[in-house]
Amino acid sequence: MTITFLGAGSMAEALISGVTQTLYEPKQMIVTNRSRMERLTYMQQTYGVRIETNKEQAVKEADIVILAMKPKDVAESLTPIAHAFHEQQLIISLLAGVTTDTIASLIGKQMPVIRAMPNTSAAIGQSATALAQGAYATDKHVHMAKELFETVGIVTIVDEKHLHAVTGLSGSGPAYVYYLVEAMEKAADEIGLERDIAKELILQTIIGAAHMLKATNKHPSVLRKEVTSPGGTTEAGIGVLERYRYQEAMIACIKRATERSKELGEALLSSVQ
Ligand SMILES: NC(=O)C1=CN([C@@H]2O[C@H](COP(=O)(O)OP(=O)(O)OC[C@H]3O[C@@H](n4cnc5c(N)ncnc54)[C@H](OP(=O)(O)O)[C@@H]3O)[C@@H](O)[C@H]2O)C=CC1
Ligand SMILES: O=C(O)[C@@H]1CCC=N1
Repeated sequence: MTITFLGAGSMAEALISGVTQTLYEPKQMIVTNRSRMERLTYMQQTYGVRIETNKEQAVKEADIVILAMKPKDVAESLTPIAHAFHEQQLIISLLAGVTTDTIASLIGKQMPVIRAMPNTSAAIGQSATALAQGAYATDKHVHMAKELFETVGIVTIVDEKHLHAVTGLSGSGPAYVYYLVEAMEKAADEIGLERDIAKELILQTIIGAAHMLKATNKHPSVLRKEVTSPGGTTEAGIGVLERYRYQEAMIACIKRATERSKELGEALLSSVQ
């Protein structure tokens, strides 16, 4: 089994880092990108993967081709090498917003395409990934993709129409948590805590809360109430979050990211028509 990555950015790296620690040998991976040779060298030195600057050759050798370029670059990437693909290969696309039909039509063949939306926590085997089956992909292809992504976290299968929502929620999701941590670190600074101590406390608070959600299966509002003593500190703090409409902001954030996923797909369609 040979897996070729077209694109060697942060998502490709997260996936390679996870997959090569589990299911596949680094030598089974071929990594190529647009032009940044130093990035390919880094990938080779860090993960032991094969690198290739001839994209046509990289595709010809593959059983699975993983599309890991930005949505705006996919047409420019696939069109010149479309002839190198054949229908026995499986394409797994990581691209936000881009449909499996668009990918098959860019290649001009009835290619089996699975659309995947992982997140960067794949790097440590903790991705939340959703998969959707394209028109020419069989259950066997879904199984292959599921097996691959299960090496880097949990996998759920959804209808392709839901992938925009998944992208806004869990594809982008880690960034929302990091943004919260950034704010907590700034606050810790302002209230006079030493940076290293604050960092450790914040990290364990996030880990502990995530584990509580999983282990107890209690609704988050119930867990929140358990922290909130009447007239206490949490109530005072949450009162400020409510005044800033924190939950509304979060809901609007996820809706906007979902909408952006749709826009990315539509922008590509109008540029290739
Ligand atoms: N980052 C994330 O958290 C997630 C990203 N995704 C999706 O993954 C994809 C990649 O995102 P990300 O890794 O963040 O992006 P990056 O910008 O980090 O990486 C993009 C990569 O694509 C390469 N590339 C550009 N043009 C071509 C081309 N014509 N042929 C081959 N490779 C090309 C770039 O090469 P070079 O450096 O040489 O220009 C670079 O290696 C996106 O489509 C995104 O929607 C999905 C889930 C989560
Ligand atoms: O920001 C993006 O467009 C990509 C898709 C999901 C996470 N990162």
